[in-house]
Amino acid sequence: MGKAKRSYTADHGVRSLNPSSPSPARRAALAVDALRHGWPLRFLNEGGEAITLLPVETAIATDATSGNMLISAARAATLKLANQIEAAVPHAPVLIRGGDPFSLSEALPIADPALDLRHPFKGPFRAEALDWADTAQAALELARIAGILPAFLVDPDQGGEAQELLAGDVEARADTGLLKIASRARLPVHATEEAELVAFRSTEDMREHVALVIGRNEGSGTPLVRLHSECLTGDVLGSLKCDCGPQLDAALHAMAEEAKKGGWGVLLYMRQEGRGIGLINKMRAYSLQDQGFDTVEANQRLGLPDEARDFPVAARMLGLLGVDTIRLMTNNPAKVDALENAGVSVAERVQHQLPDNPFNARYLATKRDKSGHLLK
Ligand SMILES: Nc1nc2c(ncn2[C@@H]2O[C@H](COP(=O)(O)OP(=O)(O)OP(=O)(O)O)[C@@H](O)[C@H]2O)c(=O)[nH]1
Ligand SMILES: [Zn+2]
Repeated sequence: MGKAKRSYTADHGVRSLNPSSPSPARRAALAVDALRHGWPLRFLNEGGEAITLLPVETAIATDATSGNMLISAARAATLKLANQIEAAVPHAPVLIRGGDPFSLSEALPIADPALDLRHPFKGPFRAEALDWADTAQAALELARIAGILPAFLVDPDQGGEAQELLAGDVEARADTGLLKIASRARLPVHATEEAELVAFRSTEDMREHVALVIGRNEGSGTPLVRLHSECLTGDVLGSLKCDCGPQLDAALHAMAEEAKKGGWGVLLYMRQEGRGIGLINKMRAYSLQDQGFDTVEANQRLGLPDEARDFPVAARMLGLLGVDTIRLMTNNPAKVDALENAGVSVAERVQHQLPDNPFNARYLATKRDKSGHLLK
């Protein structure tokens, strides 16, 4: 691998963050917003050096070009550019260079493995040493949070006005203490008339999570809890590719039964689509699954973690509802561990397995064989 030669234009020269710049949390929020809008990010590192990264998927500066692209190790591996050690962490960053500068239209098929069948011939490229790995890792994580492809043009020409931040700002997003109950109202549902919807809001996160509380918490014991992650395809459209819809329905009915017996239940509906990679990246994963990859491989091929959910937020929601001990409906021991690590006591794991169908059998088998789900 050759050493990257970075040239700094006047715009990318040595400088430090403006002292009147917003707080780290605010810079991180503005960065996510910038990625959604297709604006570049300008990372300032401790040495005061700047690196500008333009998101390949959303960029609005259509004339932008760059000699270098930042992609995931997994993507680099499929382009035969990363060695096995790098590809062992599929969402680690890799810097690549082509013969000519990349335009955005050339960069997109390099970024998106779901386009490989339509764009089979790419390259040649070579990987270069990356001496700003923390910055690169932060950029890929922000892309994941923004729900876009983890790929950037590096120090592009004509990339447009950039949003400034530091690599460490990403960690400032982890503060779940800002989540509050915003509103609550009675919500009779199919499963039971005895339900209340509680909506949560955080100034740190645009996603509005909700909890459906079934029955009454009047010292009526440890609640039955289901942590359900949003699945638009399964929950709303009745997709057969996963088990989310039937699991949601069965959980609500189990809680309704519990309430009839004097107990109660809480359904946490977390707006963390696709286990935290977002709807559009999940659709890309589905497209890769149609090419033969399983659910874990598909996420990894996209350069995204196969589990990117934020469980401390769920713990915080339970805390705001006054719940510290639960009986958790899940087949996923990692979910139990994640909630325990976030301070929730899981008194019991309640099996939550629904019948499979020809379309989701492989998905469920992969959960069992690769993700450690306790499925029969
Ligand atoms: N990335 C990705 N996400 C998926 C896929 N299929 C379903 N999902 C998402 O997975 C989430 C549902 O996971 P859960 O039902 O909470 O499942 P779990 O944690 O694996 O285990 P259980 O609690 O046992 O159901 C939802 O956010 C879905 O959108 C897929 O193939 N790829
Ligand atoms: Zn689903």
